[in-house]
Amino acid sequence: MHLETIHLYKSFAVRQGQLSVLEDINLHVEAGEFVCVVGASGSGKSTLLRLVAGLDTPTSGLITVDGLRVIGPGNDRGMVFQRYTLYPWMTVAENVAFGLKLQKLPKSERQQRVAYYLEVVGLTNFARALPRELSGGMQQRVAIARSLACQPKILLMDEPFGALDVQTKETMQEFLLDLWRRTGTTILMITHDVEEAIFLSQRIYVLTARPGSVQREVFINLPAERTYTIKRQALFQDYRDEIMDLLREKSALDPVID
Ligand SMILES: Nc1ncnc2c1ncn2[C@@H]1O[C@H](COP(=O)(O)OP(=O)(O)OP(=O)(O)O)[C@@H](O)[C@H]1O
Repeated sequence: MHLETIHLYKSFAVRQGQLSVLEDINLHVEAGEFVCVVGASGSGKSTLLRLVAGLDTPTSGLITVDGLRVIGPGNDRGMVFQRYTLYPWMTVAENVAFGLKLQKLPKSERQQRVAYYLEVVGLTNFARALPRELSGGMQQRVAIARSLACQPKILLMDEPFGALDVQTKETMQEFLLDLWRRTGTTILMITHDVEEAIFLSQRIYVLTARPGSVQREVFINLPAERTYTIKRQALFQDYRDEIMDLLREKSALDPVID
């Protein structure tokens, strides 16, 4: 698996003309990596992920997965959004099976995969529950299982824990890190939460304020086995200060005018 964006630009037509949102984004994600993109609000993070997902098209530039140009959504890329996107009238198991049905997988294989991925996210006992019977964190675990069940080459996550309370968020971060280690899934995640990015990833792309461009690539040299206590370590704090300073510096220089 090799994902790459090459000289990626995106602008939107607005009343006043063209709004440039992303400028010359060059990034890559390799098999098994956990990479985060952080940036201030409005720096174009969601736009970037939507382009990679194929939900929108770049103004110019190129996105490739294993050398093939992205021209739309595909099973090679799974997406997890901030808001719960489960179908409320379907059980947990039916939600996880949804994409597999679309792929026309035989029933026996569907059942096997649903059972396996519910186990992976620790929700086997909730297979028959409806989404409204689950907490926010559990619903996000179902959404993750639903994406993983399609066995994408890469999981794209758009602020997946942004709507959760602080405690649930911490639990989910530990859960996701553990899942990543156990399954070897490749993950590209966007977040505005700098600590979350450092805690989870191996590499971070820091965007400038709008129009977003890559300001710096930060390699996170923390042990792969991380628990929450790592946040108290000096190295963690150094990364946090470095990235926070970058974000502050740029937003002071380039105020976002709406
Ligand atoms: N379809 C669209 N038409 C016009 N402008 C858009 C469109 N989509 C996004 N934008 C603008 O692009 C800019 C970047 O939006 P985007 O949602 O990608 O930022 P973000 O970094 O994800 O922000 P946040 O962290 O607040 O979610 C914003 O100014 C937004 O108003």
